Order: sequence, then C-alpha cells, then structure tokens
Amino acid sequence: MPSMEEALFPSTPGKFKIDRQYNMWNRQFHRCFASTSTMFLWALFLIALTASYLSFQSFVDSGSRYFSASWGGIQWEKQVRNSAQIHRSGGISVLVTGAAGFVGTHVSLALKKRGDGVVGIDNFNNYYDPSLKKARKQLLNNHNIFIVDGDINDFKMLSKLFDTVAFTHVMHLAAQAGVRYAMENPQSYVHSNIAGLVNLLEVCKSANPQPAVVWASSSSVYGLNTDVPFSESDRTDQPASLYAATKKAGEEITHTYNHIYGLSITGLRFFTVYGPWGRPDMAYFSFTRNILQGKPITVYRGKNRVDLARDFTYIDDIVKGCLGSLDTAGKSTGSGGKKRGPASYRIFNLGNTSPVTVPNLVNILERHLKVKAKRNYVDMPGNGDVPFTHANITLARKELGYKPTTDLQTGLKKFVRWYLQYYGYSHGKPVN
Ligand SMILES: O=C(O)[C@H]1O[C@H](OP(=O)(O)OP(=O)(O)OC[C@H]2O[C@@H](n3ccc(=O)[nH]c3=O)[C@H](O)[C@@H]2O)[C@H](O)[C@@H](O)[C@H]1O
Repeated sequence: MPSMEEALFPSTPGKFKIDRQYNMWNRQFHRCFASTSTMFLWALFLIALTASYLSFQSFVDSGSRYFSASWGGIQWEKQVRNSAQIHRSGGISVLVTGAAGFVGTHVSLALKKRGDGVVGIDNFNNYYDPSLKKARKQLLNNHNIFIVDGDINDFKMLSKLFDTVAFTHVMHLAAQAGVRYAMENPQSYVHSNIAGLVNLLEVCKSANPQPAVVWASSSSVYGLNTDVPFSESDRTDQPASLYAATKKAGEEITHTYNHIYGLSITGLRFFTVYGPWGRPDMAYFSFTRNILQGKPITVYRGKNRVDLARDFTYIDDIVKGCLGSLDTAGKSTGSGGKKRGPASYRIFNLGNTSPVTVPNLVNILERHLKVKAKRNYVDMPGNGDVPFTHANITLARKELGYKPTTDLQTGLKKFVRWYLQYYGYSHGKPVN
C-alpha cells in the first residue's frame, strides 16, 4: 500500500524533480513558519524576561539605596534625635564633627557623660588606620552617641541634620591633620580645612536658630613666630606648612562669618595633643609602636643640633578647654542667614605651658615601655616643622577657667597603658 506521501506525489521519474522540489519547498515553508513563530515566542519571552529583570533590578537598586544610605530615613532621624536629647537642666545639644577622631571622641564622651546631647559626624577617611576610628565609634555607640557616616562637604546631609535637631552648638573638629603630610597630599587640606569649613559655616549661618561654633585651630599658626611663650596677639602671618596656612585661613574665614552673619565663633589653638585613643601619625604614638617592635625611630634635630621641643598637652586638659569654650560661648545673633547684632569672636591657646624636647619625650617612653629606643638623629628636613611651641594660656585661664593639670610623664603613662591594652601587649610582649 502506498504511503500517503507516495499517493499524493507519485514517484514517476519525470515528475519526481518537481514533486520533490515542491515537497522540499513545502517542508521548508512549514519549518520556516514554525521556526518564525518559535522565534517570535522566544523573542516575546526574552523581552518579558528582560523587562522583569530590569524592573526587579531597579527595585533592588532603589531599595538598597534606601537601606544602605549612610544618612536619611525615619529610623536615622530617630537615632539622631535620641542622641541629641539633653539629660540635664541647662544642657546643650552639640553637633561634633570629626567625632570618631582623637579629640572628637573624648569631647563627645565628656559631653554625654554630663548629660548634654551629642550627635557626631565622621567620614572615616584612611589618613590613618580606619579600624581605630571604627573602634572609637563603637565606644561612642556604647555610650548612646550616634555617629553619622558623612563628610562635612555634604551640604544636604548637614542641612538635614539641622532640620532634624536645633543644635545649640557645633564642636568642629573634623580636619585634615598632620603638619608634614601636607607636602604629600596638599589637596586634602584644602578639601577638609577650607572647603569643608566653609560648607559647615554656610549651613550654620542659615540654621534657625544659629548654633554657636567652637572649632579646632592649631598652635602651628604661630609658624616662624619667635616671641615666647606664644600669645594670641602674636604674629600668625608666617605659617611654615600648608596645614598651618589652612588653619590660619580658617581663623580668617570664621571671622567673616562672625562679621557678616552674627555667628558666635571660638577658635582653639591646640598644642600637640596626646593621650589614649590618640593619632597613630603623631610622634609619641609612632615612636611607641616602633620601640615595641624593635624598629628604629627618627628624631629630628633643629639648626646647630638644637633639640626640637613641643608644648605637649594631655587630652583630658584639652577636653576641659573644649567644654569650657562651649559653656562660655556667646549666642549667635543671626537667624535665617541674617545678622541681628554683633556676636562674639574669640581665639584661645590650649597648651600645657611647659615644653619638652623630643629626645626627652623618647626618654619618658623608654621608661614606661621598659624598652630602649633605637634612635636615629636626623637634621630637621624642610617639611613644615617648627623648632618649638610654647603656649601662653593666660587668656584661656581667665575666660574659660582652663588649667592644665597633667604633665608629660603622667600623661604618657596613661597613654602607654592604653596602648599596651588596645594592641594586646602583656609584659611588653604581644599577646597572640
Ligand atoms: O600643635 C599642633 O597644632 C599640631 O600638633 C601636632 O603636630 P606636631 O607638633 O608636629 O606633632 P608630631 O607630629 O607628633 O611631632 C612632634 C615632634 O616630634 C618630631 N618628630 C616627628 C616625627 C618623627 O618621626 N620624628 C620626630 O622627631 C617633630 O619634628 C615634632 O618636633 C599634630 O600632628 C598636628 O596635627 C597639629 O595639631
């Protein structure tokens, strides 16, 4: 029996070609038609898949933006408000910039301890080991102080903070520190110490009410001044480093905001602050690390082999000076960016009034660490260092009740105890 195909297309040789061709065309047509529709279906499927992927992705993106944003949102505002809450009568609410920094951490803790409201900001940059900054943040969190992960150049973030809390004071400590690093990365000083400062002041001047601003200037503004001890009225127009120049610029910038907008300003010239939770880039800290690791330290010497000296000031004394400044700061007079009357503009030295030479600093460390340092004496390179600092603190004593009580011997003992514990040393040896 012929098959259906054979019946329809008889296999005669003459017709075979035609029939065969027709057959093939027909089959191609069917196959083609079938594959086109399949392709069409596949295309539809792929379009749908892509569309759903994209919409899912944008959902995930917007969701993750919302959830991972370092600031903003209902929960964030709640944390900011809680942290800013005042728990004593006559207390203040303070925005502390650079709160995960050395001085910022200590000032924040002291304010919180006495019942003031504190909210911190820090950008956790990697100028030095950020894990130390994170550890300080943890310490602050343990004391119910909320730290915003943000930069003082972020106008929106700062404005949002002032929309959320009517801060009475700003303790501005965020800065690019370090005298010698300014030759390596000059732009970072302009970014933080100039642009960041102006941005912060812009927000402060527009806030309603305006906060009183207390901020960290530096002993380095005295630069090449040779009158000792350094008094606030001495020359500060001969900076020896870009760091010093940006701090001096900060004093002038804050003056204009005081003059034009009625912001209350207090600038504090810190003298080589040291202590527990300190800055690893500073000499006393890096010397300690190297001495313990058996590595040599470089001790700079001035002209004619004269020892360099610093008016090293212990952190607890500095904290008292900061709190005294906040407590005595006059109110800002402006509102909504308009000045309503003159506001106070003050500058104070916060030093220890008893300079110690760098070799003597090393002697004290050797005694506390019970390890001899391998010293390399090197002529002071022309890198922005000044030969000595020495503070006259008469003004701060009179106006702030500032009275430093910790000498270098005592202060370094406390630092060394903290260092050994924090970095896991026991009897001068690292604990695994
Ligand atoms: O009062 C300030 O306004 C500044 O204080 C601090 O600057 P300085 O007084 O320069 O402190 P720091 O670096 O500890 O050097 C101390 C001494 O050790 C010498 N020094 C340093 C390093 C080294 O390897 N060898 C050395 O001899 C060095 O030559 C110097 O004589 C802050 O860092 C700065 O941010 C700012 O706050």
